[in-house]
Amino acid sequence: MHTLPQSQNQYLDLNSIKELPESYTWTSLQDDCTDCLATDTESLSIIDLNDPDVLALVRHACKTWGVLQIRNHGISLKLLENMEAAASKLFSLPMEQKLKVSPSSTNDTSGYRLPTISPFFPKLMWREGFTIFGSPVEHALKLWPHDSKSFCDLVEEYKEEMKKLAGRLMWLMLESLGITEVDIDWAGREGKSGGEAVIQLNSYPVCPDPDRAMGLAAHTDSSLLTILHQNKTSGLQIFKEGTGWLTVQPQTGVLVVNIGDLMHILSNGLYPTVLHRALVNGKQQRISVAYIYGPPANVHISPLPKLVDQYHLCLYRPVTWSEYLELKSKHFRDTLSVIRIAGTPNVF
Ligand SMILES: C=C1C[C@]23C[C@H]1CC[C@H]2[C@@]12CCC[C@@](C)(C(=O)O1)[C@H]2[C@@H]3C(=O)O
Ligand SMILES: O=C(O)CCC(=O)C(=O)O
Ligand SMILES: [Fe+2]
Repeated sequence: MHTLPQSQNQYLDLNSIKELPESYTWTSLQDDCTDCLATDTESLSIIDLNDPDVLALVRHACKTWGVLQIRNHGISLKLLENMEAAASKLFSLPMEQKLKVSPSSTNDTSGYRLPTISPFFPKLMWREGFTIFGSPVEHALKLWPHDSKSFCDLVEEYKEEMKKLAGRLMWLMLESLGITEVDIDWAGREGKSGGEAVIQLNSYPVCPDPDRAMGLAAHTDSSLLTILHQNKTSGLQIFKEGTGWLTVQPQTGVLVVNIGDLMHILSNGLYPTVLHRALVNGKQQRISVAYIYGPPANVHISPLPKLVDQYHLCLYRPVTWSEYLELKSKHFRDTLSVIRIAGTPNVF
C-alpha cells in the first residue's frame, strides 16, 4: 500500500486546476497494459432484454466479456437523466459544502470520498465520488439544507427501480447457468431476492492533461453485479484477456452491467469478474452512476453446488458481502486468490 499525500491533497478542487499536479501524474500505466488497446473490430453487442434468445445472449456475453450492454431494461430514460443531473448538481457544489459529507474515518464508506482502492496506488485519481450506503437523508440535509427532499426521493426511486432490474439480471445470469430456484435459497424471484445495494456517483472533471491522468484505476467490482449508467462522454474501458482494453461507448438509454467478484465466486469462476477502468478527457466532464448490487448481509456466498463436481472443483470458500469488502480493502487485486481453496469436489 502507498501512503498518499492525502492530508494536503485529498480534496483539491479538480474543477478549477489548470495544470496537472504531480500527485495526479500517472507516469507509468504499464502495469495495466495500457498499450494493449483492442482493435475496433471487436465490439460488445447490445442485448435487448425482450429478445427471445436472451438467455443464450447473456451466457455468451458473461463468459466472453464479463460485461453486458442492455436495452429494453425497463428503466426510463427520464430517471437515468434525472439521476445524472442530480450527480452533476452535487459535484458542482462548492468544495466546503462537499467536505461536510466527507467521512472523518476511513472505515466510513458513505459520502464524498476517495475510492477505497486509492491506497493501492502511488498517485491520486482524477475523479470525485459520492457513495450512498443506505439512506441518503443525513448527507442530503447537509448538502442542501433547504431542499434535500428532491434528491432523497430520486435516490429512493432509483434504488427501487434498479433493485428490480438487478434481481432480473441476476436471474438471467443464474438461469443461463442452469440454476433454478431450488438451487439457491436466498435469491427468490419477484422481489424476494432481498439483495442490498450501494449507489456510487462518479464525476471525472475536464482534465488539463488527460493522457497522464487516470480517472478510476483498473479494478473489479466487489458485487454480484453492477449496473452502470454513463453520460454521453466516453471513458469506461474493460479488459479482455488476449484482446486488451476496449472502450464501452455510451449510447442513450443503454446500461452497462459488470459481473462482480461475488458472481465470479457464485458461478465457481464460470462467469469471470471483469477488470475495468475509467479514463479522463480534456473536453468534457464525465458522469457515471453505478448501482452496486450484492447479496443480503447475512448470506454466505460460495460456489453453487450444481456447478461443482469432480471435474469442476469448488474453488472458493464462503464469504459474506461485508467480509469480502473487508478483505478487498486489504488485498485488493489478490482478494479472490486469498479466498481460493485448493479445490474440492465437496461444497460447503
Ligand atoms: C460496496 C462497495 C464497493 C466499493 C467499495 C464499497 C463502496 C464503494 C465501492 C467502490 C466504487 C468505486 C470503485 C470501487 C473499486 C471503489 O474503490 O469504491 C468500488 C468498491 C468495490 O467494488 O470494491
Ligand atoms: O465511471 C465509470 O464508467 C466506471 C465506474 C466504476 O467502475 C465504479 O463506480 O465501480
Ligand atoms: Fe467499477
